[in-house]
Amino acid sequence: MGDGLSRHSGGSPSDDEIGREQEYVSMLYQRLDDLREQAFRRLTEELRVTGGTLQARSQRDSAVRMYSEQVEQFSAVENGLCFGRLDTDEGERHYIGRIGIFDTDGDYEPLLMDWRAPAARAFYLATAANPQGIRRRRHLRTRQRKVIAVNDEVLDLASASPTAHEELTGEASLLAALNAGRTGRMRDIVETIQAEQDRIIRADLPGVMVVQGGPGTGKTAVALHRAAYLLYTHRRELSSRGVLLVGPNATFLRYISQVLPALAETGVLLRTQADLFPGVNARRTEPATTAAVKGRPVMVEVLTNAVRDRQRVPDEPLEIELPQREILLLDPATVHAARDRARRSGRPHNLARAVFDIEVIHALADQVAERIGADPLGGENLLEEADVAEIRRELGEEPEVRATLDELWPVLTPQRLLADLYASTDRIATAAPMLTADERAALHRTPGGWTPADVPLLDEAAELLGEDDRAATARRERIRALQREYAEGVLEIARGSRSIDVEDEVDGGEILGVTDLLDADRLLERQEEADRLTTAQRAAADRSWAFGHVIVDEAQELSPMAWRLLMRRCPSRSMTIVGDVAQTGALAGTPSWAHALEPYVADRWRLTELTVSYRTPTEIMSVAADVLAEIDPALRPPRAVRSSGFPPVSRDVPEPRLAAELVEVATTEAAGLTDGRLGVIVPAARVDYLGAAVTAALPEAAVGEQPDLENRVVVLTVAEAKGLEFDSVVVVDPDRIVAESPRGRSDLYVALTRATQRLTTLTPTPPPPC
Ligand SMILES: Nc1ncnc2c1ncn2[C@@H]1O[C@H](COP(=O)(O)OP(=O)(O)OP(=O)(O)O)[C@@H](O)[C@H]1O
Repeated sequence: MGDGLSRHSGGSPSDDEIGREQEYVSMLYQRLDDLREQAFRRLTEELRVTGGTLQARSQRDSAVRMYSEQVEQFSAVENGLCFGRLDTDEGERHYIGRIGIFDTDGDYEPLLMDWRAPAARAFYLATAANPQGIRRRRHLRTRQRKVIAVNDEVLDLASASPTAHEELTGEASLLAALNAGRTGRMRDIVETIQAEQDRIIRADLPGVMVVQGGPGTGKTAVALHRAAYLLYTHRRELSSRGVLLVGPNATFLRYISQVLPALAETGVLLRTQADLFPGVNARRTEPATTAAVKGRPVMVEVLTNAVRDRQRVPDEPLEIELPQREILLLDPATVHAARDRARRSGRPHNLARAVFDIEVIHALADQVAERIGADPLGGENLLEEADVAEIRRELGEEPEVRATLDELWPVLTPQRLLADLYASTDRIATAAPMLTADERAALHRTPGGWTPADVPLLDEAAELLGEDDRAATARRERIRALQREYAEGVLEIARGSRSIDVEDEVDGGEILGVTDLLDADRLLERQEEADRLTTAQRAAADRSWAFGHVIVDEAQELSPMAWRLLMRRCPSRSMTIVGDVAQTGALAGTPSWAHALEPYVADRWRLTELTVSYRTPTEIMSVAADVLAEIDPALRPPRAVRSSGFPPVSRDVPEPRLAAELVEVATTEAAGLTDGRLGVIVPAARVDYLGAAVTAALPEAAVGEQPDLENRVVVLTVAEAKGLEFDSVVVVDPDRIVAESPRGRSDLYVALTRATQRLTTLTPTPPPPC
């Protein structure tokens, strides 16, 4: 605080001034159209050409990828292309926008500077106390292609007039963004990034950085802009290794899904924990207590035991009948020795099977050799070493022998191992003697789908088992499916190009679109020949992919087992970890960052903090602060940046009237929204009942798994509301929310801090029995 920043609105710049800016902005849009058209043209030309050498095809494939990405990017930055201008002390002007545009006709001067370029940084950091050579910062507000307002800040200490929010940059534009109605989709903040956020966004790539901040401090926004910044600044490195962003649930990923494309970045892989094991779609649900058991580090030992349990030694000798009715005997001591040998090899289970096979087959071949090569005169065995080797080879191909080996040391997929473990109380008892009877009972279940907490266990199992041929085949199939999706995407972009008539120029009048000449299968074939995939495609299909950078949002929710998985995905330990330990809801979640990170990086991680809440107004923050103090009196809430002017309302309602009262409140709140959204947050146990009441009265309300946030009214649980926000929020039955989980107070804190404007709390009296 206290930079003494002067905020001249510059008076309000005249209409002439807006007119001059309009001219410039229109020129930029014209350039954008030219660039897009050029990329369309090149894309369609590349797609039409067939044949040629392998190298030519491969080059063409790269070109197709490049031009289709360009077309997408130029379309994505349409809104708010240019949003700022810096006037320097030397009298230069720099326009700042979503991408860089250069004067290719002239001397390649930048017409628009990418917000991530070093020279654009002053737009976010310059203050009157430290103007960084900037005389004036101008915010341009546009609607579609029209300039609708201009806000100036003159960075001049002499005329400084301290305000309540001296630390804010571009206050007018910031407050306009914060007070705008929500749409159910997160917007980017590129026009109004604040200084404390900018420092995190542009922090160095290497190392583990934790971003701790209370609700609404912009952690998610910062994480996404950091991804865009890192891809811009370290393009070469990160475009080959990829960036992974992990969020808490599918609804949240949809909520944030438009931010990176609007920043012209499409290469970041967005995933929930449930999607991090390729080929598994973990949508099954289970009690929070079961997920908590599965998240504990002791599960490594449980899985190790479960694998060892599948490496069997029979109690009695086994008979193996060969085709000529010859019977071989495999005694327990031989199997025991083979198992020891295989275990000592240090290889994962599936790869150690080869060692086991060799040992057993050697012993069986010795038996055969003993019989057929015995010297009737009692001398040495008559068979040569080559004969014995041939016997081993034949035995190795005998179905009966293979069946016995499969039984004693089966090749397993992670799914098989885990499904068999969960399905059998005996297997659980053997693998998990260190768990309590209740914990073991929690693991027991019938097969049929996977839960998010299973995903880190599948990944751990995959490490213990090693990859066999089946896993590699499954990966190839996943890659093919993704390639096909990509091929269709490219053709979709090309279809859009039909309005630009490049086709008839090439064909002398015959109007044939690219998509008439090439279908997704043929494009896919071409791609496969060249074996080219986007980084994100390859990474999505490959469990063992090592990302160049990993960003985790709502990271406080991750269990120790989930951290193990993520650390495997990021051996370079270049990570941005974003969260708030006061909001931890998962029982196996993170009580402290040191606790989560020390096993992997000791104390080599850095903590940064965000201290200002942009979402939650002062009125609501003071209600939430009371709950925060109950969680831990040492915790401080973030400072709210603005007041909404709406004091929160708290009502006691007789339990039998709760649903009716909720409907009334929701109807009134929804009617009061012009273009915003209403969130109704309810205890998990009452979501069906209360959700049905609200949807009966307000049919546009969304409720249920993955509700559509673009609906005007959404009814959801706290777990589903994580990371989201609404203009108005109704929190129903806060006591029950607290009672539903040992982390219930944190859940209530999350619920209370989802509103940008208005908060109503409905408390049933007497409370319903839990
Ligand atoms: N500099 C900014 N300019 C404009 N809006 C901002 C800025 N910083 C944050 N916001 C807005 O504030 C709201 C809260 O941001 P965000 O969701 O990133 O916070 P968070 O810290 O992740 O919250 P939570 O912990 O509750 O999930 C969003 O609407 C975001 O767009």
